[in-house]
Amino acid sequence: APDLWGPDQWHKNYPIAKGHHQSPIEINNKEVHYDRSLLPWFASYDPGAAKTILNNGKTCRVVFDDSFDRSVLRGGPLPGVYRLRQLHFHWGSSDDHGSEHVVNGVRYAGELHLLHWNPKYSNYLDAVRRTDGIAVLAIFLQVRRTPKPEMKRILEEINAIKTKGKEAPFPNFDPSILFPKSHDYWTYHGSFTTPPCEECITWIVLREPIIVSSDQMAKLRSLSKNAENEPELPLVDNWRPTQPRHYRMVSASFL
Ligand SMILES: COc1ccc(C[C@H]2SC(=S)NC2=O)c(OC)c1
Ligand SMILES: [Zn+2]
Repeated sequence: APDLWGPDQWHKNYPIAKGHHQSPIEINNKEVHYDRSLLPWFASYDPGAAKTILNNGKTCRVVFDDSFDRSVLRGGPLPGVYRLRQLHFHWGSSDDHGSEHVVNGVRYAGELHLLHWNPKYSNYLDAVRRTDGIAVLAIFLQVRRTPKPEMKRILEEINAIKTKGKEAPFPNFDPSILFPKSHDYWTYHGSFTTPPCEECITWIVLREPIIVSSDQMAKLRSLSKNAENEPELPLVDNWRPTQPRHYRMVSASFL
């Protein structure tokens, strides 16, 4: 049956969905340009900024206090500091797919997005209307038998936010504990991967995935997109297919 609200229909309400700077994209080694002028990126996150974890029917999201430069991302391709506002995940209906970006044809089981906004703009909603308004640090989730213990904290909360609209306190959490060893990254200019698909994002996609277990991915898939008193609809496959790269350069911070 035609999905009336699927990614191919978004352009009807959000014409920019057919723009030339859309995300996600395929990242292929042959088309990537090594840029030795790219700086390392740094995250300085305050664990006290973490507030709540929420199921919004589309993903599992952790929100942070972004009322001042409390948890920031800087360096890399960024002109200044960007404030951490929230993190969320994308995943599939099985371990062989679920990421939004695809690297040399490889789909990962999932993708973590840490979303930051440029405080040179008065607020987040102003920033989403600017090409340099948002920075997203994207980290792939790869399934192996030896999962990273740091993912446990988030996944333990899943039982408390099973259905759409459920929210639970999520204090004292520093997302940088999830980061892989290597800070190598690709960067390009793109968009939100869901409506309104604004082309406001400087993407920083890490080359090294974080390791999760199949059970941990199953935990994410145990979330429901329906509200508590509605028929159960599993929250899976909340990823957008890759979009045309057009004339965009994807730069690499590594050779
Ligand atoms: C206009 O405000 C928006 C729009 C869409 C999303 C979610 C998208 S954007 C992304 S990157 N990955 C996603 O799933 C927002 O998330 C903060 C905020
Ligand atoms: Zn996302």
